[in-house]
Amino acid sequence: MNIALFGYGKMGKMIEQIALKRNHSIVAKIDLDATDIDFSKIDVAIDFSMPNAAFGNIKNCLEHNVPIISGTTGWLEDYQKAVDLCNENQGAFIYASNFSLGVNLFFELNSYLAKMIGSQKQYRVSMEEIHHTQKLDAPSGTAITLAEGVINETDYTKWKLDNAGDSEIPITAKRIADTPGTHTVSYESEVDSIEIKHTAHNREGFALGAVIAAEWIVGKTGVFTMKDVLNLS
Ligand SMILES: NC(=O)C1=CN([C@@H]2O[C@H](COP(=O)(O)OP(=O)(O)OC[C@H]3O[C@@H](n4cnc5c(N)ncnc54)[C@H](OP(=O)(O)O)[C@@H]3O)[C@@H](O)[C@H]2O)C=CC1
Ligand SMILES: O=C(O)C1=N[C@H](C(=O)O)C[C@H](O)C1
Repeated sequence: MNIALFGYGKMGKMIEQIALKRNHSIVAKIDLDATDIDFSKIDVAIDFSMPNAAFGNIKNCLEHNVPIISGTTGWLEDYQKAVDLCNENQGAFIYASNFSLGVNLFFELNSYLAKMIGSQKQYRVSMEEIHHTQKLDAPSGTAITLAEGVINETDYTKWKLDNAGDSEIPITAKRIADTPGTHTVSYESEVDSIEIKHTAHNREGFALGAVIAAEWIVGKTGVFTMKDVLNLS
């Protein structure tokens, strides 16, 4: 497969290594708002760029009939526009806040736990995410997906960074050098605590998931999620 990388930073470089090992070719590495891209050579694009660049990259690919996988976080105010563009152009698009298999299993576990605890009002939920110091957005996209998972199963209505009201899920974002991504969901009652935690040891899981999603989407039409790719529930 001929892959174009939108964003050639920490993730773009890791995706390149994994894609080459899986016998794909990298036909473009795009780090800025490029205007001279030859879309005719690209089978699929993978965007791990920046919050202010992701939507433009997705739009550009969809308008040139190139399927696009985006892992960039912090741009979701434009997500619905991307969905509409994909449908108008009969294109193919996946956004995931986290492409690793482990985190996608963790999302399922989080929803299951929230569903069980939903009726047990003695527990208060909170979340913590820890990432490296270069991260631009907070809370992480993964923490937002986890919070949405809890909101879907309980009476919580919103998430909030730090201090939250009664119906809000408090998320603490910490930045510590060289931390690829750690997420903890905690439930506290007067008598006990329940915690689930996912720790990424490096970026390989994210990158492999993105390449698997790219392999999966070629030839398909529509807006998909990692649940579709991994055949989860
Ligand atoms: N969904 C997931 O599984 C994961 C998501 N992420 C997310 O992916 C994104 C990238 O992460 P990471 O690789 O660590 O970040 P980096 O900062 O290392 O890389 C981002 C790259 O994007 C480039 N860039 C800037 N503007 C544009 C543009 N208009 N078009 C294309 N590229 C551009 C930057 O170039 P320059 O430096 O020259 O500005 C840089 O090389 C983040 O939003 C992060 O949260 C990260 C890991 C996993
Ligand atoms: O910026 C990162 O590094 C990561 N970003 C994603 C997020 O915001 O959830 C995924 C992963 O945790 C690494």
